[in-house]
Amino acid sequence: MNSSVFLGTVAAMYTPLVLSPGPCALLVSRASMVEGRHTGMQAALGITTGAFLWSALAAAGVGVMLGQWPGVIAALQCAGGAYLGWMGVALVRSVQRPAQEVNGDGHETAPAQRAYWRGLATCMTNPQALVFFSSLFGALFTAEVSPLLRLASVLTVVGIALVGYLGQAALFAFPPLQRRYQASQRYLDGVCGVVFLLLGGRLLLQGLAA
Ligand SMILES: NC(=[NH2+])NCCC[C@H](N)C(=O)O
Repeated sequence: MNSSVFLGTVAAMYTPLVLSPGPCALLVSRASMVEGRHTGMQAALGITTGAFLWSALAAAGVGVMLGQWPGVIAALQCAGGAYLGWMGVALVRSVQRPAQEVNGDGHETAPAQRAYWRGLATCMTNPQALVFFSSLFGALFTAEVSPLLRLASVLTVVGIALVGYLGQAALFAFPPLQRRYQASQRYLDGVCGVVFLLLGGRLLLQGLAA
C-alpha cells in the first residue's frame, strides 16, 4: 500500500468514529452548551490529547498487543465502565439539584481546565476508542509500515480529532442551540446520565466477565 492510500485509509477509518455519537461527543457538546465555547474547546483539546495517546499506542504496535492480553482489555473495560457510570450518576444527581446549582459557579472553580482532563479521561476510557484502536486501527500497522508513516498516521488522527471536536464545540456554542439546551437541561442531562450509566454498566459487566 503506498503512503497516501495508507493515510487515506487511516482517515477513512477514523473520521466516522469522530462523527459518531458517543461519550466524547456528548461531553464536548454539553460543555459548550452549558459552560460556553471556551470550556467546550478545552474538552475537545482533552479528547484530542487522548486520540493522540491512543493512536500513538496503536501505531507503536501496542494496540494489537493489547488484544493479546485479555487481562489488560478487561481492566480497561472495568475502568472505563466505572468512569462512565460515575459520570452518569453525577448527571442524574444534578437533575435533582436546584437549577442554579447545576449551572452555578460556586464549586466550579476552573470548569475549563477541568473540562480538559475530563475530555482526556473520557477519550482514554471510551469503549468505542478502546475497540477501534486496539483492533481495527491497530491491525493496520503491520511490520512493513515505516516509522515515518506511523508518525504521519498519528498526525492524521490528531488533525481529524482536532477539527472534528473543535468543530463540535463551536457548533454547540451557537446561541440558539445553547438556549434550547438550557431550556430543557434537566431533561437532557437526565437522558445523558442514563445513557452513560447504561454504557458504563455494560462495559463493567463485559470487563468482569472477560
Ligand atoms: N478518540 C476518540 N475520538 N474517541 C472515540 C470517540 C467516539 C465517539 N465519537 C464519541 O464521541 O464517543
